[in-house]
Amino acid sequence: MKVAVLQMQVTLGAPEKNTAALYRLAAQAMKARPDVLLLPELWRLGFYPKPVLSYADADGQETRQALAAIAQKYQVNVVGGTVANAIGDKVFNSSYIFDRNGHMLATYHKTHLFSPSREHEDFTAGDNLVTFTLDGVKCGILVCYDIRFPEAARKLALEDTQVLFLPAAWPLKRLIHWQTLIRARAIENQVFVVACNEAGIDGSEEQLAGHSAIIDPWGEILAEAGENEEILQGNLRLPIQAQIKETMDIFGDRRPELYKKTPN
Ligand SMILES: NC(=O)CCC(=O)C(=O)O
Repeated sequence: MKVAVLQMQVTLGAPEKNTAALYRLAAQAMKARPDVLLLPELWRLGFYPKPVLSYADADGQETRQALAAIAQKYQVNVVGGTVANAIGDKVFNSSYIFDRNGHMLATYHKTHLFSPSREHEDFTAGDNLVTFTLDGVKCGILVCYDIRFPEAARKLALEDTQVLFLPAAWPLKRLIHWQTLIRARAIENQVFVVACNEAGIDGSEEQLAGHSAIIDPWGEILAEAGENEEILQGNLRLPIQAQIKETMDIFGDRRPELYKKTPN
């Protein structure tokens, strides 16, 4: 599975400009004929203009149209980052996933909202983790802050996912956390992690970290971006996952009975 990670420099509150940038980057990325395009978190708006409800895409309609058009035009699977998605008076931080024919396969609403930035006051959290299948490969998705919750990644791994996609808008000041957590989640769950961050300064005065990365289930970094806008390409050699699981049977050696709440 060849993946292309679109590490975009996003402009805060400028959906037309950001959508034009997406089309430009997708066209450029497709020259390497990837099987999957991955976009960052809130690529249409940045993280995020307020009041977010007035900027949000109603039912994600415009976003879904753009993503479906790209999937169809290039016959490529699209893991569409996330969008501020207005459903009634609620806003979800939602990811849409499309297959090569432009059919929507799944929707994921970010489940852990970033309380240090008060994201939970402006967005509504999703209540479900989601898996989907791209070209016969079972995949999972988490969004940015979700990666700090190992239980979420573990649940997806226990459902036999091979690839964990992670759109993000992660700041440079916590780069060390980003690099450590995405690598740890790959190693402990023996999955490929494909992580797409934003780059540059999006207008909210926050310097994004970039450093999108593609990591294999042994923790090897197959590709890592710098701090600026960039397209990162990588080839996931999926059969190595089974070899690694055979070498070190983490899932066979688990002791789930120990991980429950201890009775008083
Ligand atoms: N967009 C986010 O969820 C930010 C997460 C973050 O910065 C972190 O340190 O976690």
